[in-house]
Formats: sequence, structure tokens, C-alpha cells
Amino acid sequence: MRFNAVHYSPADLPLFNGLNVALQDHRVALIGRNGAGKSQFLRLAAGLIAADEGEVLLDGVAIAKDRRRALELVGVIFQNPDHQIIFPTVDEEMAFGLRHLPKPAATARIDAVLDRFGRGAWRGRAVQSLSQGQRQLLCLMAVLAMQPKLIVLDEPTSGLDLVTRLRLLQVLDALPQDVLHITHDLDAIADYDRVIWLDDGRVIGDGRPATVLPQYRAYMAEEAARAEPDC
Ligand SMILES: Nc1ncnc2c1ncn2[C@@H]1O[C@H](COP(=O)(O)OP(=O)(O)OP(=O)(O)O)[C@@H](O)[C@H]1O
Repeated sequence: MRFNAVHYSPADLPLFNGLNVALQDHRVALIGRNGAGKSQFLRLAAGLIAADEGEVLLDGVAIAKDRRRALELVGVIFQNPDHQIIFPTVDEEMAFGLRHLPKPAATARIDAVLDRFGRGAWRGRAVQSLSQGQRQLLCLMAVLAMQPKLIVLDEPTSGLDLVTRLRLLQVLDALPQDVLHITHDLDAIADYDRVIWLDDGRVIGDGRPATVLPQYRAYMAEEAARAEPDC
């Protein structure tokens, strides 16, 4: 994945001004304050939005221009599964991303993923009957069935209870796919391969968690100490 001189201004307010980033690492975390540009970075990385100037390449593919390849290459998981799930049953939801495949091939993929997660009993189950954490797992399984090269996640664990959060993180840790993970949960990314710290659309920290996370924590503590208490 490569951001080449990316300019992007949501609603005409400049955010990225010639951003250059190359990602070759298996698990990358994206951190930064509220409004730093993490979600916009992720949307550009997934080809959900196009740069105003410059380009984002994944496997040499201009991901925003080739939507068919983008869907094959990148799977996206958002914070709230209810904003992502559109079908009433587990099978239908998982089949949606596989509609380009012949039905037997799609069914085989769905069965393989359900079995891998020990969720064979979810076949035909109503999404409404699943908890929030289970819905998040459904989103992840639907993405995995599509066999993307890269999975991008925007704060997938917020709102989950501790056990569900830990389970989801274990699943993420074991994935063979490359992962780009936005989070404010610094403990979850302590053994990632790389952490990118965004601030105001710029990369201000980039490296191993052991280097970047202490700098980030120290900076945030200073910021908090400077801020007027308003609560
Ligand atoms: N649709 C939009 N229209 C206008 N401005 C936007 C839009 N989406 C995002 N922005 C602006 O872009 C900047 C980056 O937003 P972004 O959602 O990427 O931040 P973030 O780092 O993901 O923040 P958070 O941690 O709060 O989710 C913010 O200043 C935000 O106001």
C-alpha cells in the first residue's frame, strides 16, 4: 500500500497535503487525536474515497479507480456493525460480498469461515438475534469470506465488553491478512509491527510500538495537563 503525494480536503478544508506513506508491514496501527484524519486515511486506503490529487496504490492498483479490484483486495470493518450489516440473516450478509462467485463456491467459502470460527450454528440465523459483539464477528467473517489481501478496521472494539474485545483482538492477531487498524486502545496494538501517529493530517510518529506509543502517551499527558479542566 502506498500513498503517493495525496492531497485530500473533505468539504474544502485541507486535511492531507501531499501525504506520502508506504506500508509493507503485516499489522499496522493508526493512532492520533480526535479529528487527526485517521478515518479519512482509512477511507482513502480502502478506495472508499478518492484523493483530490495524488494516488493510493495497493498491489499497484489505484484503489479508488478500480472498485472491482478494490473489493477483492480490501475488506473494511467499521466501529458499528449495525452501520455495515444490510441483510436480515447471517448467510445472506456473508453471501453479499461473494455474489460474483457461482453459488456452490460462495456457499463453500461461507461454510469454511463459519466452521473456522466454530459458528456453524449461525447458518440461517437472524442478525437481530445476535449481540453487538456477535454482529462485529459476523462483519469480520463476511470480510474474511471475501479473502481480501488487506483488512482495514476503524475502532472495531469500542463499545464491546472486555471479553468480547479480547476475543476479537485474538482473532485479529491470528489473521494471515495484512491489517490496518485505527484505535484509541493502545494496549491492543502493543505488539503490532508498526504504529503510525497522525496529527492534523500529518504523520508525526512512525515506527515500532515500543518507540511510538511512549512518545504518544507522554504527549497526550502533556496536552491533558495543559487543557483547561471542563469536566
Ligand atoms: N464529511 C466531512 N466533511 C467535512 N469535514 C470532514 C468530513 N469528514 C471528516 N472531516 C474532517 O476531517 C478531519 C479528520 O476527520 P477524521 O474522521 O478522519 O478524524 P479521526 O482521526 O478519525 O477522528 P476520531 O478519532 O474522532 O474518529 C476532521 O477535522 C473532520 O472534521
